[in-house]
Amino acid sequence: MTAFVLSPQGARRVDERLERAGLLDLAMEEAGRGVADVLHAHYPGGRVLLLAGGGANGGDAFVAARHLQVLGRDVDVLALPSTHPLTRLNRRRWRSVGGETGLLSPRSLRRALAGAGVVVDGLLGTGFTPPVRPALAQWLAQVQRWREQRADRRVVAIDLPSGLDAASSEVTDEVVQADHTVTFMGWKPALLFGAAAARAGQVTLLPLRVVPEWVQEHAQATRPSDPEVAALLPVRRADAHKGSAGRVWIVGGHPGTTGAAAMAGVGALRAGAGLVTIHSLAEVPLVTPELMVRRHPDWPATLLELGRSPLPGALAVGMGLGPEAAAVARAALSWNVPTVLDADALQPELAGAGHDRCIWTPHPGEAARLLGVDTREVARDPLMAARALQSRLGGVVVLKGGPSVVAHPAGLSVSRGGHPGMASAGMGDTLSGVLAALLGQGLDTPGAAIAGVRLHARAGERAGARHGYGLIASDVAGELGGAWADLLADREAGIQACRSAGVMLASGHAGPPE
Ligand SMILES: NC(=O)C1=CN([C@@H]2O[C@H](COP(=O)(O)OP(=O)(O)OC[C@H]3O[C@@H](n4cnc5c(N)ncnc54)[C@H](O)[C@@H]3O)[C@@H](O)[C@H]2O)[C@@H](O)CC1
Repeated sequence: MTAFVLSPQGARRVDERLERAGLLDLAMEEAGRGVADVLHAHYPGGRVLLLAGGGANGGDAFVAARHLQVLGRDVDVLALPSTHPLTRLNRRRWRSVGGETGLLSPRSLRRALAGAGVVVDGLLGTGFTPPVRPALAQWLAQVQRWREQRADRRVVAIDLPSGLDAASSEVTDEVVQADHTVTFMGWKPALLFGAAAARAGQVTLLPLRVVPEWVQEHAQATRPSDPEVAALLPVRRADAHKGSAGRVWIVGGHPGTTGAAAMAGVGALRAGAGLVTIHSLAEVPLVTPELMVRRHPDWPATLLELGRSPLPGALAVGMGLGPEAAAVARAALSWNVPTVLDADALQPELAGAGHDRCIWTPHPGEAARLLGVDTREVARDPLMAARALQSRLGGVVVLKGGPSVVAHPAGLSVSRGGHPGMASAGMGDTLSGVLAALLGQGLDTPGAAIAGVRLHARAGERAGARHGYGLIASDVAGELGGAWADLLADREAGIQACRSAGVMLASGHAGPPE
């Protein structure tokens, strides 16, 4: 199923609606019980110490304590005073089943930690506003030291590790390092990006059965599952031929950087394009004989002329294109065919020159240049950066990263998967080829971006399993066919899931070009 990304503001809105409907108690019960079940399944041994803060995050901890006791676990609870009605109610319920609650203090914490095997961090959730107050910072540091002292000690965070700003990828020293985070309703942005995501450890998302449509309504982004992505991919008829599988041009390559164009070409071929031609300024290495190469020593003049010949189904522009990139990209955009813009073609002066069928593919550094901001600002909130870029550039934006964000006119989508070995040269060039290939096979712009990013990441996972951190872009290209087959195996399940949930990922596949 599609998972959703919920900003802290979105979570608050759902919270308010649940409260108005009298359903918050039910949601907290489900959340706390889910924490207990996940904890018990993953960490079956050791005494459990639950730390309950004053807000609803602490209320979840009291519910979890009750259910852990039912599961036969030895449980201690230390809590801060609370004025939150449901947290107080669940504290009373805990007491009514014989549970005791100590007041959280440096001394009580030291004593309880000495006997604990697992700590449940229910101190701060989405209601936290940075910075952490000094008293709390001191307790969080105590928990950190306890965890670091022995390898078998575990921290399970409720909703998100305490001290983490749910909206940001950045961390401060106070943020608890969790082994596992059980989050509710939707992914908080901090659980997806950068150093913040690394503090969460393994993440289990509990969607909660209480009114999922409110979560969808207030979501900041979607996170489609593999079957749903697979539903976007085209399926060929038995009589398919190279003309019906899409004709792609790769416009890139300058003396010294022709490899970039070659990798994009291979990416396009391996993502199913029927015919791929590289138009380059310099001689492109013959990486595979299936690629056609046309050299334009006097471009951009001959390239402009190219616009008068039969145009391809899609093109990718910019990979290793060099100083002429903006002029060439402008000419290519005037042809008005589905176009991927990458690398040297990602020039601020092209804002406003694009059209609806463009996919712009910046990495955070390029995104920062396009937006006129610091790279750190982009990295802190990739969702906001992708949204801002899409408003500025139009079409669809793929903000590359682990994970990548796709911003399209109807919303934001965050990709799944990938492999850390993909942090290597040429990976983006390969992706550009993949995206152009999918556009050439008739996918609409958002559909090509969402499916292409996942296909590329899946190929990266396959290549990573073989080559680890030593994987190179060509390995990923080599796994694209296998990745496609993996995704297609789930296609029917995805179509059914989209229909029954009424979820539109993107309008998807318009059918192969005739
Ligand atoms: N959104 C929903 O509908 C649901 C939310 N649930 C839980 O509710 C949580 C949010 O609850 P709340 O909004 O009550 O907020 P939290 O419980 O996350 O935090 C509020 C508490 O943190 C303290 N606090 C805030 N900033 C601080 C700082 N800088 N230093 C020290 N203390 C600080 C406040 O004084 C207050 O006691 C979620 O994270 C989740 O765990 C669950 O019960 C399931 C349903």
